[in-house]
Amino acid sequence: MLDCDAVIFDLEDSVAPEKKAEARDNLRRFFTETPLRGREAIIRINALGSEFGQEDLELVRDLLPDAVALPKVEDVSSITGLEERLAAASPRLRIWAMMETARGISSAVEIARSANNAESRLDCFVIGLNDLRKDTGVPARPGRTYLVPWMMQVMLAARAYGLDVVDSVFNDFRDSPAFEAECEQGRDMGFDGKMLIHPAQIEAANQAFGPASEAVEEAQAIIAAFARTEAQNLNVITMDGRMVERLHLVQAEKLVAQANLIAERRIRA
Ligand SMILES: CC(C)(COP(=O)(O)OP(=O)(O)OC[C@H]1O[C@@H](n2cnc3c(N)ncnc32)[C@H](O)[C@@H]1OP(=O)(O)O)[C@@H](O)C(=O)NCCC(=O)NCCSC(=O)C[C@H](O)C(=O)O
Ligand SMILES: [Mg+2]
Repeated sequence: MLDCDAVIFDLEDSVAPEKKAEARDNLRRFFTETPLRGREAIIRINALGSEFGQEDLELVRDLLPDAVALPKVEDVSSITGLEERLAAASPRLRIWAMMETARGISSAVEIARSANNAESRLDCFVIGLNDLRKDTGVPARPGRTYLVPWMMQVMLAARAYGLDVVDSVFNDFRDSPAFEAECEQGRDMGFDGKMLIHPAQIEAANQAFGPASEAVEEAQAIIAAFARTEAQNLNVITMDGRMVERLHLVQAEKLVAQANLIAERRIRA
């Protein structure tokens, strides 16, 4: 099985209109026959207002993936509208919002804030640069110079309200050096991961976004240092000549938890 953390099953833009019904049938069969072994399953549906939205939603209600990805989210009402239609579904079913239009990105803070509501299913933002470039006319260029400010706007909104945030796909899947550079950039911008379109992209993405073994070792050392009796009532300690605060302990615990999750998934292959 592919070494990825999640699998997004697309019913939207990668499926031609005349193939939508067949795609739903394939998905129904896949969900009954194929265990994903620790990978999250996400179904990307068509817009609820489109001619395909209702049937996609029925499929989601039947298959109960980990999350439903809603494309081209532009305002809070599209999230709350989806939540209303999922009211009877298990609360474990989450929503991933694709942020990929000028209006959506302009409203990122408001949309993210809706996750504050205890009933909210919103969990994650995913950037969609293909649609954003189409919507704004900003061309694809190495470095994504003029797109970065909008991406950071989405990043900050996500972090302000505790959402995960995933970087956009990279289309030129044979250009490994450019893909690696974009993964590094996405990681340095604070993204949690990257949406991929081809198996050839998995390893480089894991390399960039997965916890490096040295970082995990350092995190474990921080956890061990704060666990010592003499550190129990300290907010700041010294480690190898460096100041380490309790906020670093929180980061270290998160990193180790992430590494454990990936290791468990790999054991299940
Ligand atoms: C990008 C592709 C069109 C390339 O197709 P192709 O050249 O035919 O791929 P390969 O023949 O090299 O495939 C090699 C093997 O890998 C498997 N494969 C290919 N893609 C995937 C995939 N996404 N997930 C799992 N496995 C995949 C093939 O079956 C081959 O396997 P095998 O036969 O065993 O060798 C094509 O890869 C593709 O269609 N990718 C998915 C595109 C997609 O997901 N689009 C939707 C997301 S894009 C998006 O969200 C944009 C966003 O909305 C935005 O606005 O930016
Ligand atoms: Mg898109």
